[in-house]
Amino acid sequence: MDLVLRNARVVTDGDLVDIGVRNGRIAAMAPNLGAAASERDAAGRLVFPGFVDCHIHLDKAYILDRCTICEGTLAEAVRETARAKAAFTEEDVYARAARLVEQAILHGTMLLRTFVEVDPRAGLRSLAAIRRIKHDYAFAVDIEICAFAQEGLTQEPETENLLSQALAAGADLVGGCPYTDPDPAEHVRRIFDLAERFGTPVDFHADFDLDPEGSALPHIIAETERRGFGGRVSVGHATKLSALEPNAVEAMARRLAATGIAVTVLPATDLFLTGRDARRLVPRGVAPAHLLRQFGVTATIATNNVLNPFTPFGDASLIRMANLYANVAQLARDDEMDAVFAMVSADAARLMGRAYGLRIGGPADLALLDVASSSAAVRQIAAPIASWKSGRLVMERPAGRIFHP
Ligand SMILES: O=c1cc[nH]c(=O)[nH]1
Repeated sequence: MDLVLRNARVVTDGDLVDIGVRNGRIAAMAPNLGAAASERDAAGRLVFPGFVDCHIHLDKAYILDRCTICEGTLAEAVRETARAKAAFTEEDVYARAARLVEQAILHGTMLLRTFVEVDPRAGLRSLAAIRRIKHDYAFAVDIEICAFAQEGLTQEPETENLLSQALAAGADLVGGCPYTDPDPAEHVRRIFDLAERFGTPVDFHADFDLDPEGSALPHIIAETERRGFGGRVSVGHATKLSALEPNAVEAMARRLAATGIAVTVLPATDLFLTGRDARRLVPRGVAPAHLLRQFGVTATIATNNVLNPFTPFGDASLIRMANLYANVAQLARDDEMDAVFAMVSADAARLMGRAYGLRIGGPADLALLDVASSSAAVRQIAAPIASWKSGRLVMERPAGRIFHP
């Protein structure tokens, strides 16, 4: 064996096993494996295949110092970012994205989907930078690129042309944003047209407000059904779901599950940008992912934005996002924490159509958390302490130390 990770806990309350790695793949999972070239004692800690961030904007991270936040609204965030974006260069995007990808790696993320804005202000510059990032960081993280129409489409025909160039140049999927388009239904149709033409999945930013009326989801559901796209469609934010009566949430959850549409909640952004008109009893504006999951929806939690007008916080830590969600959703039981852990790992991989799990013959993508269970990880924001991609150590975080007198 090239590597043996000893005394790993791969299932909460399960027996400890040694994980043997050969040629980048898991070769054995059993107690008391023989000696290997490299060894590490997990000492009963949780080992899993790494976090999955299925919704993160690398291209516009770390631009707080270029923007002014007065309102803290979605409209202001789109406006301020559009202004800053016009001055983005490829090198600037590369440097900021690299900084954020390195944060994600340090937090145990091994697979991510990033939205890259493609429009007359950004041209294809951000895309070029993120394609280089995807290549340069493949040693540690698989990156999927979603060419994204943040500022609408029907009112700006050049965006459609740029999206199709981005898809021809190797973007992995296409993303729409019906609420910034004067014709949301037509926006949805055109994004699906591009996805059909290039044979890619679609991912929409949808329903970013707390008015229960006017949802884009019925359009997205109808197009998904008409084109047989089930299992290849996801929507992010969907904050309107947090404003629906429980029976309406259940009805929508059943429709989304039956159609094969996944939902990603972005707690940091959804909390920051919604409910701005409330002077007291401020609503949370976070869609109830755990309830959607109970009705069979693939429901996930992700980072979204870091240090920009959409989210002036952040560090790409998915376990911190999971904890934030569990806290805001008022969850308490171990099974609820386990579900939340799945939303930043196995369920997010399912949203991306990727296989996930530790199995003999599978890739040796392994992350070691400083706890013995996924529920404890969510409760305590457990720090990832090391990770291996294809059996190669890519990250290690030393434990903090206290020096007693
Ligand atoms: O439209 C949106 C909403 C949240 N975050 C984004 O990046 N874009």
